[in-house]
This record gives sequence, C-alpha cells and structure tokens, in this order.
Amino acid sequence: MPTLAAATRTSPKLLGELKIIQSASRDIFWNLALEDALFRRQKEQSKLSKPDCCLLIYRNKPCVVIGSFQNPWLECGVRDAEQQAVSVARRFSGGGTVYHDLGNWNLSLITPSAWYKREANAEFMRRLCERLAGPGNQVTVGQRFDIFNNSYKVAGSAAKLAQGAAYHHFCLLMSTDLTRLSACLRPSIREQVVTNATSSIRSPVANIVNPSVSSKLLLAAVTDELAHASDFGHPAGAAATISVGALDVCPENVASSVPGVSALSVQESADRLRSWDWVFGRTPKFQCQLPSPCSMTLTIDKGHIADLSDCRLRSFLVGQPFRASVLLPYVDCFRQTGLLDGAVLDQLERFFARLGH
Ligand SMILES: Nc1ncnc2c1ncn2[C@@H]1O[C@H](COP(=O)(O)OP(=O)(O)OP(=O)(O)O)[C@@H](O)[C@H]1O
Repeated sequence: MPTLAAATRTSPKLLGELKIIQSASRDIFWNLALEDALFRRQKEQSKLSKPDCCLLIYRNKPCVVIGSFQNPWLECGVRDAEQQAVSVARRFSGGGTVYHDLGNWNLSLITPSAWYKREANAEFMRRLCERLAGPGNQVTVGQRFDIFNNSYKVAGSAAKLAQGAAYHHFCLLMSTDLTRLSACLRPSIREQVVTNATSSIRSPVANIVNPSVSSKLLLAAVTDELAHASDFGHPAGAAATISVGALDVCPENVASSVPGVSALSVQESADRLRSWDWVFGRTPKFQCQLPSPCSMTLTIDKGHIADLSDCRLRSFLVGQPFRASVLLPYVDCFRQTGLLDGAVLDQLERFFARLGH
C-alpha cells in the first residue's frame, strides 16, 4: 500500500492560470532573455500551492540558433551569416542548430517541473501542426519530439529542466525562406575536427502552411488546442483558466505587462547572450587539423587558441581569440616578415577569414 507521503507526491496540484504571452520583439537575444526570465519566475512560483504557467510565443529576424553545448563554427557559416546580417545566438537549452526568420514561430511552454511532460507537449504541437497543415497530411512526432509533416521536419524541439521549473520550446516552420535556411547551416570549418560538442541531426525540412497564416489565426489555433489539452493528457488541461496574458510585449512595456519580470534583468541577460564571449567563447574545447601545406593542429578552448602544433607560430597565436579580426592581421605580419611560405599563408588566411569577426 502506498504511504501517505508517496501518495501526496504523485497526486499533482492543480495549476493556476495558463497565460499566453506574445513578444513583439524580433530580437533573438531579447526573446531568449525574456524566456529565461519567465523560466526563473516559474522557479520562484514553484513554492506556491497553485502556480501559474505560461506559453511564450515569439518570432525573430533572421538568425541561427545553436544549442547550449554546440560549436558555432561547425554548425553555421559564421562569416556568411555576418555578411547577410544573420545573427548567431547560443540558447540556454541543449539540442541542435536551427534557423529562424519571421516565417518561423517559436512556442515555449514554461511550466513547473512537476508538470513537464515531453510527450504531451509534443502531442500538443502535433495537433496544432495537423490543424495548420489541413486534411490529407500526415503529421507525426519524431523520436526526439520534433514534428514531421509527410516525413519533412516542420518543428524542432528542445528543453531545459531545473529544480522547480521547466520549459520545452518548439520552432515551427510556417513560411521560412528554406533556401536561406540551408545556406546558413553550412559549416565555417570544413577541416577535420575532434570535439565532443553536440552535433545537429540534419533533416529535410518544409514549411507547414502557405504564408497567409496571421499571428491572430495562430493565436486562435493555439488557444483552442490548449482548451482541449485535457483530452490528450496535457498539463495545461489542469489549468484553472487559459487566457491571453500579454500581447506585444517589448522592452518598453515588459515590466508593466508581465508581473514578476524586471526589464533591467531581461536587458542585462540579452546583452550577455549577444556577447562574443557567450556565443563563441562557450564553445566546448576542440581540435582542428589543417591539411597540407599548413599541416598543423590547432586546439581551441573557451574560444581562444590554446595550442598550436607549429612552433614558429605558437608564441604569436596562442592565447588569441579565434576570430578573423584578431588573426588576419597576424597573417599580414607573417607575410611581411617572410616567416612562412606563401601557400601556407594563403591557406591560413582563407581559414581564419571563415571564422567571422
Ligand atoms: N526552424 C526550424 N524548424 C525546424 N527544423 C529546423 C529549423 N531550422 C533547421 N531545422 C532542421 O533541424 C536540424 C537540426 O535539428 P536538431 O534535432 O539537431 O535540433 P533541434 O533540437 O530540433 O533544434 P531545436 O532544439 O531548436 O528545436 C537542422 O539541421 C535542420 O535540418
């Protein structure tokens, strides 16, 4: 027979409200910071007997978003992204690299950790996608809780789980520029690399609907699916009410429209997410092997050159950030001093140029 303590642990508390929050910002860094602030607020709320939870909806200007434990140079063309004004962001959650633009919608379910159910969240997304795709389409949940429409990936998913709170976010391809998506996901470093960073699982992708779906229609479909959430065992089914908490949230109104979230802390967190130290400096240590005529091995740790097999260059380059703006002037210098032969310098120049500023 279960003890009283065990019974109390397994019978979940009712949720308070499930609030839908929609961001008006199109800045990936600010939106990731807002998501993180809502997650931290959720952790605080976990002490309450009836915590609220929320669904954050946001879109971004063109950007590549890598997972927390990934290597940006292996996942995207950093220099090409820079040249096309595509931001590169590192999110807090794990998983692989995705491309966002205004045709890609992000839905993030932020709940108490006790309510976190990957399968039910994915089923919520599957039903939403099925509704958007219309009849005659086969919408399924993949092994890693991604969503496929007729075998094409239409939504990716990643999660972050901590004591007290969790979020599970989905990026949904509605009318994204798919040519640009695949162009942006071409690696900067194509040389041989040794790393234990997470690799993306590349899949053929498609948009789910024609470009005419408005945010109003999406919001209506989301609200309706959440209202039926108890039918398929989603935690939202236990929410006392489902309501639109705040629309058009932006840096100017976040403090007044989203209680418990400070505009300053969102801004500080956005600035940190935007920094080179966060996006590139947090790359897991890796080794890169440059073939002949260079024939050298570089070790990169915390975004800086930690070691170099060519002893002529070691004293100049070890300790330098792994970025074109710092390394290319050295190549110019080496050219002037005749330290290395021309073919080696040309190869180094091409390699460093691909790293981005
Ligand atoms: N906006 C997008 N939506 C869905 N799939 C995408 C998108 N952008 C790229 N993809 C595809 O998803 C692949 C990465 O998938 P992977 O499973 O590694 O990451 P993910 O965990 O789904 O990403 P996320 O965690 O952001 O959802 C890319 O190589 C590409 O094929």
